[in-house]
Amino acid sequence: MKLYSTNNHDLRIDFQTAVFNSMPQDKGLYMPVEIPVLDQEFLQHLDQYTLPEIAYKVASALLHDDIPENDLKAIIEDAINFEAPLHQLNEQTYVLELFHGPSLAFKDFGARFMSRIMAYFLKDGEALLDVLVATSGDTGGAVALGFLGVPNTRVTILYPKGKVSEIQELQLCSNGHNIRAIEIDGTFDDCQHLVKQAFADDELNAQMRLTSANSINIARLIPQTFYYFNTLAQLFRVGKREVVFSVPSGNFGNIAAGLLAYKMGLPVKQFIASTNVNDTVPRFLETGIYETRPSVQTYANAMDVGAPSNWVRIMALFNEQRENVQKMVKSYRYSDEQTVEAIAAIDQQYGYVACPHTAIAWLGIQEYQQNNPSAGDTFVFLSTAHPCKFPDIFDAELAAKISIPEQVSELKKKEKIATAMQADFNAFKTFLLKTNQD
Ligand SMILES: Cc1ncc(COP(=O)(O)O)c(C=O)c1O
Ligand SMILES: N[C@@H](CCOP(=O)(O)O)C(=O)O
Repeated sequence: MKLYSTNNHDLRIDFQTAVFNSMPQDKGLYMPVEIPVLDQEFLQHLDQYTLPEIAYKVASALLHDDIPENDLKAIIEDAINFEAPLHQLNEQTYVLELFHGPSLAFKDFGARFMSRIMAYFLKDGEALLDVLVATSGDTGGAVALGFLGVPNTRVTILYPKGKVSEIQELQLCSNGHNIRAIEIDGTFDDCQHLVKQAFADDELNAQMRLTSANSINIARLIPQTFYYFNTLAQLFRVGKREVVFSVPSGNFGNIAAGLLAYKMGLPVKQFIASTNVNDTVPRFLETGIYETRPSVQTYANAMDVGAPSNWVRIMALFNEQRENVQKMVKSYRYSDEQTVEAIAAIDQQYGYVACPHTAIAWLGIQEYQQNNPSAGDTFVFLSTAHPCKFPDIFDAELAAKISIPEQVSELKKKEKIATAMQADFNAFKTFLLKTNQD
């Protein structure tokens, strides 16, 4: 696969280079020069394939020139070794549970695939790979588990102090070995900005081999297409075909993957980008003015993003035309109050406990249905994290209904280890250089 930069359409680099560079020097994002459309026979008969089979078919359409067939199959089988089940709530509505991986969030798809791709490309004797990650809650935990013990790698996770849940924090801060965490006195956007500054810094790049495990890295996006195709496979088996997805969105990596899948032939009717009050994208789609704002803290903390990284990719997929995006993507925003009401409503109507991010995706479906009544549609909202990761959001009655997975009980016995830091690039750079010499 050849990739260009969203800031330089003439650039051509290969997949391995894009994975290790993560971001072009011109500060755009890498995108495939050609997006392959999967064959109709496969797309019409998705129901005949398992998740790993679908994942291989999709990945190989993109990466057949970069990774031999058997190696790619092995990477996928090792990385995607958990389910992405659909849970039916009523005749037309399903929740897609993406939290059955080790970190209990959808990030496991991207992080596990990416860590294995990097390990595959790393050669013996190469310089240590320094993986930088900014997290608003879930990416960090998934990346930590994805890279834990991977030889020749060191992961540095930046997270905003006091703005992630206790379980998310322990997932980031209790790993040791090749994983370390920095607690930034600031917001997620500060963390993301520090990481992007590091990639643009000549001195750091001269002394360290830096890469990103955030969704700016194209290797994070590809595996997130798999579950969209797999959802269609599950729905085809029960005779459903007109599908609307609602995606709880923050950095817009998840929905960017869905839209990449759409360009590859995913038979889907509509996407909904559901956000919290960090509403840069819904405002843009309404007004045409793209204005980032400092992120605001909400109950759906992993979506507290004021400057969504992947929006440029979505614009690139639709030839930079807002009108084209608007046809395929509706976008709505919700307050904390609406989120809490939605969690209660989902429980009352269906006996299902949703995390705040998931509840926002459900709200997007309700609004879309009101605006676009249509009898034949099937609605799928993505559940991006296990509700147990956000215990402070639920009242005692709801909390009692959440089953706590084994790994969470184990996590609570562990100790938090993190370096405290101001949101200051010089402090971050000094830390990286100093610890590089230790
Ligand atoms: C639980 C959860 N839901 C939704 C999101 C938003 O996803 P994206 O940043 O890909 O839009 C995140 C963070 O990425 C998350 O952790
Ligand atoms: N919501 C994310 C923020 C980082 O997003 P990424 O998908 O761009 O890595 C999180 O949970 O950390």
